[in-house]
Amino acid sequence: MTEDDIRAALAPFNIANRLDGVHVQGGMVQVSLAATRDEAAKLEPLRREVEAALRAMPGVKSATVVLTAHAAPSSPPAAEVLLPGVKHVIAVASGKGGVGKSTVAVNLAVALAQSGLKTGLLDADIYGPSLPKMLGITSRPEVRDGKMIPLEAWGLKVMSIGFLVPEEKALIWRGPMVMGALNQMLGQAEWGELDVLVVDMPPGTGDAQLTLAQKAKPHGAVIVSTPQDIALLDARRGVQMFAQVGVPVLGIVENMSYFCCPNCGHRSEIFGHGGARAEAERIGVPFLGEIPLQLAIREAGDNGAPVVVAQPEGEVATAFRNVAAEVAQALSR
Ligand SMILES: Nc1ncnc2c1ncn2[C@@H]1O[C@H](COP(=O)(O)OP(=O)(O)OP(=O)(O)O)[C@@H](O)[C@H]1O
Repeated sequence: MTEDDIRAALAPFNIANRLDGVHVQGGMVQVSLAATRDEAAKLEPLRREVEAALRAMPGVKSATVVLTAHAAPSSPPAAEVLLPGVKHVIAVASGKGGVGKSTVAVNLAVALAQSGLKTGLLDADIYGPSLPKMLGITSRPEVRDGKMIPLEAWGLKVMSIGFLVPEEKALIWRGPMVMGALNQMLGQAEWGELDVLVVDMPPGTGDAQLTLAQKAKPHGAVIVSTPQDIALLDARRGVQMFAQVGVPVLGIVENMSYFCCPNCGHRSEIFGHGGARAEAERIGVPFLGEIPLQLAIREAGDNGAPVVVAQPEGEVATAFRNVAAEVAQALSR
C-alpha cells in the first residue's frame, strides 16, 4: 500500500485540487483535504464518504480523512498539469469491446503524424493493451532521470500499459494499481512537446473509464462503433459518459461498415450499415467516416505496420486520413 495507491483510489472523487497531504505507513492512512472554515460543514459528507472508501480498501488497517482549515489552493487541479507539453489530448473510446477501437486509435494517430502533427499514442486499455503489437514494438521504454521515455514507432511517441505489466496480467490488476500505472504514463513519461496525444481508452463506460476521462482531461473524444444496434446503444452511453465529464465528442466513426469481397467485388453489409451516421445525426455530433471490414486491416494490425503505413494509397488509408483531417479541424476550432 503506497501513497500512489491512495491517490489513485481518490481519483474518482475528483478532489485533486483539495488534496493537501497523503501519508501512508504500515497500512495506516491519513489524508488531508484543504477547505476553508466556511466549507467544512458542506464537505463533511464527502469527507466521510472518502474515509469509508479508503477503509474498505484491501491492505488498509485504518484510514482518517481530515479537513485542514485553510484556503483551498488556487492552483489548477493536478490533472490539468499532468501533460504540460501536450497541446491536445484526444480520447478514442467505444461503449463495448471488439469494435476496432484500438485499430482506429492507431491509424488515426499515424495519420495525424503523417499530416505533420507531432503525435503521441497512449495505450490505456487496461483490459487488453494491444498497441505494442499493432505497432510492432517489442522493446520496453528506458527510464532517464526517473522519467520513462516513450518508444517511437511510425512517427509516433508511444506508451502502453502493456509496457508496465504483462498483457495477461493487466486484467487482474486491482483498480488502484491500474490507476497508478496510468498516472505514471500520464505524469511521469517524457512526452516532450506534442501537438496531439491520442489515448486508446479501455472499452466500456464504467468507473475506470470515467476516472481516466477525468484524469487525462481530453479536449475531445472520438467514439468508435460498428453499425450494429447493440454497439450503437453502447456508443450512446459513451457519448453520455463524456458529456458527464464535460468532454466534447468530436464525432463517431463507423468501423466494419461494409465488406467488399476481394474476389468478386460484391459488397456485403455484415453488421448493417449507416447506423453510426444516423446515430451521430440523432444526437447531434459529427459523423467522421466509414471504415470497411477488410482483411488488410487485420493483417496490418497483426504484422505491426498499421494499414495507413502498409497500404498508404488504399481506400482504407484514405478513409483514416479523412477522419484525421476532421479531427484536426475540430481541434483547431
Ligand atoms: N475494419 C476492420 N477490418 C478488419 N479487421 C478489423 C477491423 N477493425 C478491427 N479489426 C480487427 O478486429 C480485432 C479487434 O480490433 P481492435 O483490437 O482494434 O478492437 P478493440 O475495440 O480495440 O478491442 P478491445 O475492446 O479488445 O480493446 C483485431 O484483430 C483487428 O485487427
